[in-house]
Amino acid sequence: MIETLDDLDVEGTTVGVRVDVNSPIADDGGLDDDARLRAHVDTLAELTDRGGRVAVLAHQGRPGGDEFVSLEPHAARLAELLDQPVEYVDATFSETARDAVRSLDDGECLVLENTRFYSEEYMEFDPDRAARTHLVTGLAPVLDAYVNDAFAAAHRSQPSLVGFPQIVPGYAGRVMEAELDVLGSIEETGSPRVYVVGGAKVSDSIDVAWSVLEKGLADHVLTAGVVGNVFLIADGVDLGDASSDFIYDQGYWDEIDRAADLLDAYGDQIALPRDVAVERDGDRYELGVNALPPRNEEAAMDVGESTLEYYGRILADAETVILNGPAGVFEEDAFERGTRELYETATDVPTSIVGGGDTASALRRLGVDGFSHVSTGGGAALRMLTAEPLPAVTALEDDPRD
Ligand SMILES: Nc1ncnc2c1ncn2[C@@H]1O[C@H](COP(=O)(O)OP(=O)(O)OP(=O)(O)O)[C@@H](O)[C@H]1O
Ligand SMILES: O=C(O)[C@H](O)COP(=O)(O)O
Repeated sequence: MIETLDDLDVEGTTVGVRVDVNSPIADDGGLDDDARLRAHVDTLAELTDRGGRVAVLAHQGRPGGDEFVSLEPHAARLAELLDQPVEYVDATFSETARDAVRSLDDGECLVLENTRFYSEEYMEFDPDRAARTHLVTGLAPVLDAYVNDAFAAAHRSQPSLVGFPQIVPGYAGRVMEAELDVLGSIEETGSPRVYVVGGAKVSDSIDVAWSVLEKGLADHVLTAGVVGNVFLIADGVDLGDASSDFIYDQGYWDEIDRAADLLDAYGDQIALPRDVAVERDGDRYELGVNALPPRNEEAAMDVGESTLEYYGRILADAETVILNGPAGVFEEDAFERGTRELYETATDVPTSIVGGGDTASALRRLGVDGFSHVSTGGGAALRMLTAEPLPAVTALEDDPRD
């Protein structure tokens, strides 16, 4: 049983709050999107309003990547969103960090430095071992409680996510609570239940499709995006050189065999695109699957109108739809239609759940809204949607003090 903020006596308590504010970073080093910060405002404001002393912990980017930057801009934006000063501390678990945390007054909030600036934080440990890392042993002595609100990172068993609850009383924050509430009860949503797998993370999508079909969670799986293209090739369709080369270059060639195996096992429940859109003479041009392959240089960039009608008919009978990944290259005007229309149709299904941070920001850009739930998580949401446990959630459940 996970304890929540309802179970925490907050006033005067020093709380380490793990959030996921991992955000796109603009060329000038600032934040390009603050959606993930906004998501955590309720949790942080509740803790400060109730007199907590709040030390925020978070990661940003991956070591070596362009977005592996300091949390200074995040602290500045949080100050605006919370409408109170939020100090940025250039340390995470050293004496400097401990001093800053000790000096907090009731209702004050600070942001510690990017947890992944420390090498152990980018490793996966079991909770017991994670509790013995420098980050956790360094910071835990100044914390009275640990709140995990970082649902979007809950599929990682990294120290700041699984180590603290071993030695400091652990609680779920409001984002974590809401996500677990919706995504943890997928089996209880109405059927027919339809999963839409699009986008470009082909192996992850095939894993999800296998899992939900095997467990009987999905009545139908609709494929789109690069995932749909891989399934078309697996079904014997000649998509032409451009799409085939793209799939090969992305390292997804082996996935074609896995897609074929999945079609052998569950072909009746898997829907494939009936047409694709390519670029011809500078415009969008749709080709039925029977008219393929396209010309040499033409790649399948979106699903076409007959696919949208076909998928629309399946969605019209659905009680629940779970979607991840765009239907096409939505970044280009000519190829945003599939994503816009498919996701718009999905908002009419009684329960509509979108998993995936990037997908969610694409939808915001396209102006599509009205879903029952838009998850803050990408990989974490996908893992939950297959009814698999998340290490950071398990760490909160298995409180060693019980
Ligand atoms: N037919 C296609 N050909 C090439 N790229 C495609 C096609 N369809 C979609 N894409 C690309 O897929 C990318 C997004 O795929 P991805 O699987 O990463 O989705 P996502 O929304 O980022 O997922 P998540 O939020 O789970 O990280 C987009 O940049 C889009 O241009
Ligand atoms: O953006 C995400 O999916 C989470 O913040 C986790 O980030 P990671 O994939 O780098 O662990």
